[in-house]
Amino acid sequence: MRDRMLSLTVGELLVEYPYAADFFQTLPVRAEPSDLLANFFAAIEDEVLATMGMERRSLVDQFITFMSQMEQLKTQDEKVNSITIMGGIDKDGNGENVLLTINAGEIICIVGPTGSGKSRLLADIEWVAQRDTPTNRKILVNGQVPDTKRRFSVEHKLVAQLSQNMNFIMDLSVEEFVNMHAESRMVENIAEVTRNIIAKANELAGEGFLPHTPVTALSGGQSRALMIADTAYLSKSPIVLIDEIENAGIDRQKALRLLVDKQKIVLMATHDPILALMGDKRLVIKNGGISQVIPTSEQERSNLAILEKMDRQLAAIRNVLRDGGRIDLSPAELGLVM
Ligand SMILES: Nc1ncnc2c1ncn2[C@@H]1O[C@H](COP(=O)(O)OP(=O)(O)OP(=O)(O)O)[C@@H](O)[C@H]1O
Repeated sequence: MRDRMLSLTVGELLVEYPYAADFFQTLPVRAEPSDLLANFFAAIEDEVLATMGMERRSLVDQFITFMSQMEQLKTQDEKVNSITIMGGIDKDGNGENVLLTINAGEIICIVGPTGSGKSRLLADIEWVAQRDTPTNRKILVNGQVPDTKRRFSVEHKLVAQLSQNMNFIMDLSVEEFVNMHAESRMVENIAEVTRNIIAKANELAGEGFLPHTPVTALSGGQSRALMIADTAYLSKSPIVLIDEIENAGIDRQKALRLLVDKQKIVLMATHDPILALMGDKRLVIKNGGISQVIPTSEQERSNLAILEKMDRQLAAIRNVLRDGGRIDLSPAELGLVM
């Protein structure tokens, strides 16, 4: 951003970013529209800088910070209320006949056999496909094609991907890691946000961890929980794509609720029946195309409660076996639902 800004003229800058005028108004020197920004800053006399109590370098830094904060505010204003998937073609070229709008705060699950195209659909959304991927799908944001700046901006990503695992390469404590992340997101109340994220991650993770636990010492479930809490609180991306939350001992229902509470659009590809039924709707993918859009029914939701009970029983048995125990009891004695 810095190099690009400094290579513009003041006139070009003001056309593209009209709010930059506010910055120039605070300076005791006049900027001419034809001045190249780099030259304008270089030409400010030392005495003028002295009266401002500032070094040249930090004046330029202040300018860049001002611009990036304004850009960030601007993008936040353009809230994403919905995305729309306009159908393309399946692997045989047959039309999908789908027009689906997903609103903020909704969870959509993506189900289908291995290799059917679930990850491809997530990738189309991440790319905000415009009939330029193998599926020929088109994705709209708030009912419109997003402008190129929004589509390809790295700083203001529309989409956060929760990938399968989080590989920590630095040996920081959990608190240092979250703090660093909060700082880079320019949040104001860093200490409070950090405390919240760690508390939430602890709620989601089966076994707790402390702020001073090194991130490299977290278990799979704990690091997953930390990543979800971090995405919920710190990611400005309004759309969260999840390629399977593995059953690594985290409270998946709470995790999804946390993301949805933050008014994010959540799309999750999964092979897990419990996760598949947690969504408001599920998309069934067959041969590369969306073949059905099924809203989760009341009956399915009440069946979900039973599936969750079964899941807890299975988890209990898993723990018994893990601890070297035996389960040679009758199903009734084990308290199993039959
Ligand atoms: N409509 C389509 N047209 C052409 N190729 C497609 C289409 N949909 C998916 N594919 C391709 O099919 C392959 C398998 O798709 P993908 O990896 O998305 O499957 P998946 O359902 O996520 O599988 P898994 O459950 O194993 O993760 C990929 O190479 C993908 O690009």
